[in-house]
Amino acid sequence: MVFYPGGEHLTSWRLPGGRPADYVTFEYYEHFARTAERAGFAALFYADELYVWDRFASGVEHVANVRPEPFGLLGALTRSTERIGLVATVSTTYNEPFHTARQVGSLDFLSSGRAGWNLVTSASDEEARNFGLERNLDHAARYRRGAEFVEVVTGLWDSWDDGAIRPDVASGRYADPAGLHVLGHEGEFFRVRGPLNLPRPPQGRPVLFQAGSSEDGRALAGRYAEAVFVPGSAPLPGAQRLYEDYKQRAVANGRAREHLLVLPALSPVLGETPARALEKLEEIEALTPDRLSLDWLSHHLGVDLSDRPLDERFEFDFTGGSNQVQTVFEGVRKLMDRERFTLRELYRTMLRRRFLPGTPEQVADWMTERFTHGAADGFTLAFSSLPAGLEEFAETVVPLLVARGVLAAELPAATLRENLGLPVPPSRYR
Ligand SMILES: Cc1cc2nc3c(=O)[nH]c(=O)nc-3n(C[C@H](O)[C@H](O)[C@H](O)COP(=O)(O)O)c2cc1C
Repeated sequence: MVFYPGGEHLTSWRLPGGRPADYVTFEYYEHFARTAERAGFAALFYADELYVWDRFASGVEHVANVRPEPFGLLGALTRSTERIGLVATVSTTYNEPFHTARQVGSLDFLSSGRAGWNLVTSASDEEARNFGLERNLDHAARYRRGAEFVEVVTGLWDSWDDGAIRPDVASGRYADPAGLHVLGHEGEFFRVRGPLNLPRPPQGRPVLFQAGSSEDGRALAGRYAEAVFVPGSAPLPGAQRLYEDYKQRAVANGRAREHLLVLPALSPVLGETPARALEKLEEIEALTPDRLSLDWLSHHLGVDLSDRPLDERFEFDFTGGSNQVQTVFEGVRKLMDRERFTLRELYRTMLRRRFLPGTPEQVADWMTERFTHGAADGFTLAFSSLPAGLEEFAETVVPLLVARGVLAAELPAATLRENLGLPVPPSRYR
């Protein structure tokens, strides 16, 4: 389950039952984590970015921009939960791998093997400006840095052989020097000697999640990721092709196809009838000012569109490409290749297509079909409203999935790796 504090829609925080004043209180998150664990979710993935969305005034005025940083929060949640995986978002562009190896490795110890990290490359210039740069690294460089980052982090986790640290009070021998490995990494972006001041984590390596469907993003996933978040809105044949593409990339990198899990994003909007579900989605949309939706599209296309007419046919020159989230940029391009849109129709379509309105049965059918027809190994649930969307899903859709035998009634008390069916990777020095 993915969560932005207020929910998946730009203005989900305005929905009835929302608690926008509580986004920095621990109890708010503890309630989600416990509800998700009871419902049998394998992991709670905490989304994060390193900036306030203030390129446009509407972003500051209308978007819930505040949240705690992941490691303090997930560390505290290790005490409130027992089985659910805890996945922290880490920007490989604006972190150092030594810090990340310690943070994620420590979370793995504190949670007894439930840690994961979501590798993001950070897509906004606003983030660059918080770290001494005027502009973000270009897309390809971000992904090269991401790949090198993974090599360094996993290398640092292998610093100590299992069993090398075995304190013997009588002899005064704390560790066996033969079991220590100094990484000595020198690459394009990092020089890291190592070793890490932490033993090898309980899972060997905490589970690596990743999102990003650009060519560079898929290449990185095929090489390193163990679970990948992919857009979920494509019709079944497209979703199957995407699924197979990731599996083939894993195989091309000498990995087993089952060791890269493909988890399409799903944002259900549930109603007792299909009409009621659609009405609920429209209620959410009605809470989003047009200006904010327009600024959202401007952000993703990298051009301020505020002086363009909203209700005339919209034309856009895509040849300049994007240094932002390419998945969204390409999504707009493909949509406009197929159909004509006004600007208003375009942002409405883009913002709507990530949501699946339906009855609990329809949503369970959709999930079951994808799961059993080679399009998903699981799902990344991003709820349109919180906490209500999660509670409603747990009460209505989860029992249907359990009854159909596609979801276990309870999460076994095990590591995140075991719950996801992933093997423990051997140390690179073995
Ligand atoms: C389900 C999902 C969750 C994501 N969560 C985050 C996040 O928490 N922080 C972030 O900076 N980017 C997040 N992203 C964005 C991706 O990490 C990535 O930067 C983006 O998809 C752009 O990659 P691309 O240019 O390869 O398409 C998320 C993407 C998806 C699909």
